[in-house]
Amino acid sequence: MANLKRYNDGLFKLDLWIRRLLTIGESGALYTALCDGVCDIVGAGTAVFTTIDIQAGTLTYMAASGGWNAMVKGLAVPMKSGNLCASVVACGTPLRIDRISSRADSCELLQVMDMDAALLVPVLEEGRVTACLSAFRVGNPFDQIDEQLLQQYAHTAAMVLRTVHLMVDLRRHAAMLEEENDERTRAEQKLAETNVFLNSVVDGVAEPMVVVGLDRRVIMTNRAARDFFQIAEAGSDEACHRLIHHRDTPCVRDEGMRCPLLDVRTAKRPVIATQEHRDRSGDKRVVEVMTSPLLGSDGTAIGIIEAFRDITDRRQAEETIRQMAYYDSLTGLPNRRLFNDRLRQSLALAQRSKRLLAVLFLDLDRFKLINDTLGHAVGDKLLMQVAKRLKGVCRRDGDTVARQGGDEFIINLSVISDVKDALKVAQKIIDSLRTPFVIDGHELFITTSIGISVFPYDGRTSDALVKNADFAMYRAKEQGRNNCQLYTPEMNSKAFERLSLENDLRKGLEREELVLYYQPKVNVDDGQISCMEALVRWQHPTLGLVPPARFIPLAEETGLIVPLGEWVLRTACRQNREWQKAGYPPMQVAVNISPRQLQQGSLVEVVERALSDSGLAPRWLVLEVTESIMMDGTESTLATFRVLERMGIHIAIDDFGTGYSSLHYLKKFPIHALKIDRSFIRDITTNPDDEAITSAVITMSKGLNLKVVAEGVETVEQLEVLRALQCTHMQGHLFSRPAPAEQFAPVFGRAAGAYLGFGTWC
Ligand SMILES: Nc1nc2c(ncn2[C@@H]2O[C@H](COP(=O)(O)O[C@H]3[C@@H](O)[C@H](n4cnc5c(=O)[nH]c(N)nc54)O[C@@H]3COP(=O)(O)O)[C@@H](O)[C@H]2O)c(=O)[nH]1
Repeated sequence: MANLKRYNDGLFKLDLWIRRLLTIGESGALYTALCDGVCDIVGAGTAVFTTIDIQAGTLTYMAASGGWNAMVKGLAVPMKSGNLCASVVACGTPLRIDRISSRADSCELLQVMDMDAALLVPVLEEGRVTACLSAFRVGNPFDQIDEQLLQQYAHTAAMVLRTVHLMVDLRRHAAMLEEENDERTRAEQKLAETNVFLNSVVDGVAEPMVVVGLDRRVIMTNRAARDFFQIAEAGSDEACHRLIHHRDTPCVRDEGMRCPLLDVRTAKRPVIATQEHRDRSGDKRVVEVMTSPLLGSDGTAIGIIEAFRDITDRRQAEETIRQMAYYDSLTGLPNRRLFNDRLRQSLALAQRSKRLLAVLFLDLDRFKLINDTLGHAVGDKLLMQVAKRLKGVCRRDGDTVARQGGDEFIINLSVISDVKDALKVAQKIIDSLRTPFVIDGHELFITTSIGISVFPYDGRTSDALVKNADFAMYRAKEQGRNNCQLYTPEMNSKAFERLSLENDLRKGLEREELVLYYQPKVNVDDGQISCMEALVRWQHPTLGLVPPARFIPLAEETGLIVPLGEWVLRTACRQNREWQKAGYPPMQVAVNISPRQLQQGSLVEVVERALSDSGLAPRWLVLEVTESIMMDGTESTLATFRVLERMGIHIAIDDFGTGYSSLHYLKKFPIHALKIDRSFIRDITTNPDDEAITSAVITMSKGLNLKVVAEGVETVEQLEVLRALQCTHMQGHLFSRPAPAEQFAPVFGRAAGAYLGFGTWC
């Protein structure tokens, strides 16, 4: 009965301990409680829980009850044969020892514990011994009931341990999962932030950007791209040919719209292409696409990045510039530059293929009359219509109809079989102009004179062919206009050159090809520029800068000197006024007047107009005339001079000494200054006669109260001789060569009234 009661009590305690164990969630505390339970259930003095690692051959003391715990916990010992636990492991059954001291296999620990009896039961997991529960006490040995109770406890505790271990594992797992989850959430958050950042960067790019995968799907677009291509979402996953190019099939290489994907895959580097797209309003836009490979982390291409730039405006600007550079703005025809380019190409071709080529030079007859009477607007419209008719006649591929300028057209018939072909075309042109033009209600009749040169007979270069066609055109004019002439070598004579120069000068005046150079007259006493002489130059389109000696005599002969002289007067007065307005020290401007201008009878009005239009006071203008004007001059010349003098204008005699040098005229005419001709100055240092004449002129001028200017002073020695002769005003290369107006501005600014050195003016 007593045993039964002990057994029941033991079971009751066992139940309590198991419940308690179940509340402990941590292994260390669990093992200690497990040992404490052993002591309580079987009335042991101490208990030890040992785990067994069969493979490593070790025993580890996991816990002990009471004060022993601190000593044994964590102690690992080799599982020697004969060790008590080892015996339990070996047989898998409980081991009861009544007198520990009698056992040879009791370990040091048991000896230290100084216990008498021991009871060891295996703890089984899935039939294997994984641990050992040992109870020890002093005195009474353990009996069968103790063994049963401890076995029961070990069995139940094993389940508790498994459960607790599971729970611990689960908790650890859960904690790990939670940690992983947190980490993932953090990574996702970071990714999302990075994405937002990248998207805002990419969206901030003003130019459209599209990322396309190798399968042609659009992976990403920026805001500009969505806006430009009217795409709803950032990464729509739609094929790029649909989304970007609005077509059902992929773009292929041989079409105008090359596929950048293919290009980049082939080239394996960025590729630039030009495409055409339509914008929101349906307008065609020219777009430059820079496509770069998109590489994966392993460096292989996974797609492409396309950056689009709308270059429509740039293209338009380029086209406008091209148009302006190569086309005539009025008629839309190629201009001279483009014509020359094309002619050179045609010539190369004609040379290679040994064929003939013709250049037709056309000048409209009496076009100026229409312009002058009906106005430029009508003249312009007429030129446009003439251009249209010319194009209608010369329709062959390779032929070029160009506007040379003014009322001149030039045609390149790139391939002809016979000279007669060129004559036929010229005749067709003449015929095409027969029908009158109706412009702004006016019925206009116009004819043309055509000159023809043929390669290789009349020239082998474009310049020669154009020049000779031009000569032939003059012959056509001479022949009564409205006809065509083939070039002949005789045309290239002086007479023709003169004729063509005259025509060129006439056009040059209209086209504003004339320019004014200025040469200072210096007062060597105070170093000031007292006057700037205006000297005309002609910027000829092919001959370059033509000096006046080559065209002034011609201009005088033909009467062109009248409009030319007026232009010089007006320009020189305006320039002097501009210098004055700019604050430079005031000085006179001298203009050469030719006899023809005086004979014209309108010089006074022309001068008045030039002065009033420019705002220049008359005293700042000097008119230089040659002695011959006074010799040949009539009373009307004298009257003109008097009026000019009364207006306050100064008159100087140019090239003095080369004519009669008559004192009588000097007294009669209202003259202010004499310019000693440079032929006397040239040898003044070596030729006593020149020095004597110069000296006489200077003395005479002073007697007549005239200012005297020495021309053509080139050396310091000449200057010194002239200075010794009391000549104070000089002009010549020593001070400055004639130069454009703008070159003097810095000199005026610097000198500001004080002339310091020679030859440093420009
Ligand atoms: N009716 C008009 N005649 C004009 C006009 N412009 C110029 N001309 C006359 O043409 C002739 C040649 O002029 P240009 O070639 O300009 O020569 C001038 C000077 O360059 C030259 N000169 C000046 N200093 C020197 C020098 O030290 N040495 C040197 N060898 N030559 C020099 O002299 C010319 C100026 O001459 P001038 O008029 O006699 O002062 C010439 O006769 C011009 O008059 C125009 O608009 N209308």
